[in-house]
Amino acid sequence: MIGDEAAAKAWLRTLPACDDLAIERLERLVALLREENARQNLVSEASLEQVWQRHIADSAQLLTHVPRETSPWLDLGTGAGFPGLVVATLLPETEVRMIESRARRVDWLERARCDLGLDSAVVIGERLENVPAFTAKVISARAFAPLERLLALSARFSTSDTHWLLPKGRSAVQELRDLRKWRHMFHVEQSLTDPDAGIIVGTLAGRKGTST
Ligand SMILES: C[S@@+](CC[C@H](N)C(=O)[O-])C[C@H]1O[C@@H](n2cnc3c(N)ncnc32)[C@H](O)[C@@H]1O
Repeated sequence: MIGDEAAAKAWLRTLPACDDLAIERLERLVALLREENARQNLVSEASLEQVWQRHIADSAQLLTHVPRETSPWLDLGTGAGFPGLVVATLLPETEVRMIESRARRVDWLERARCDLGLDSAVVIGERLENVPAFTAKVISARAFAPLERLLALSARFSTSDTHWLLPKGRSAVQELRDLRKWRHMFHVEQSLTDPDAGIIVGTLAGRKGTST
């Protein structure tokens, strides 16, 4: 279990994708987030005390559940940048498409993306409901919506080859238990950053794509 800031940084170094440039960019992301959080409420002040554990490693752990091919990676409701900006930093060749509807957060995400030089990443400033469908290789969403609604809103971006990674905190097991459709396609993985949290992982096997 990643229990503190030092452990989070040490663990990040064990990821194949985490080279010196990635660490430099993550340090910069943390600095930018601290500055921006003074202007708008992106994350709680308390969580900033443990930003490497609570946000950076918490996002980066999703990479331990992805297939080899990750592009395009769709992150729903990226908000403060998690996990989208962390994924884009660690996988700079992957086209990470971050969907966010609130204008000030869209502006923050775009400024951070440019500052960090994440040229393959894209910020889509729209409500998810208004984004034309495309087929994503990976779909992630942290603290975006209850599972049933999340799947209803975003299944059109998925085929049977799409990997879903849904950090759900303490409600993971219960949300999956309550899911009526597709329940057997998913399972819960233990979070590495919180002993009480889970990540819902799976694919919608048998589902055909809607468009490219
Ligand atoms: C609770 S925040 C989580 C942000 C980030 N994923 C994180 O874990 O720090 C949820 C975000 O989803 C965005 N959001 C909610 N509904 C949305 C929708 N229908 N389309 C796009 N973004 C939406 C909100 O504006 C907000 O920034």
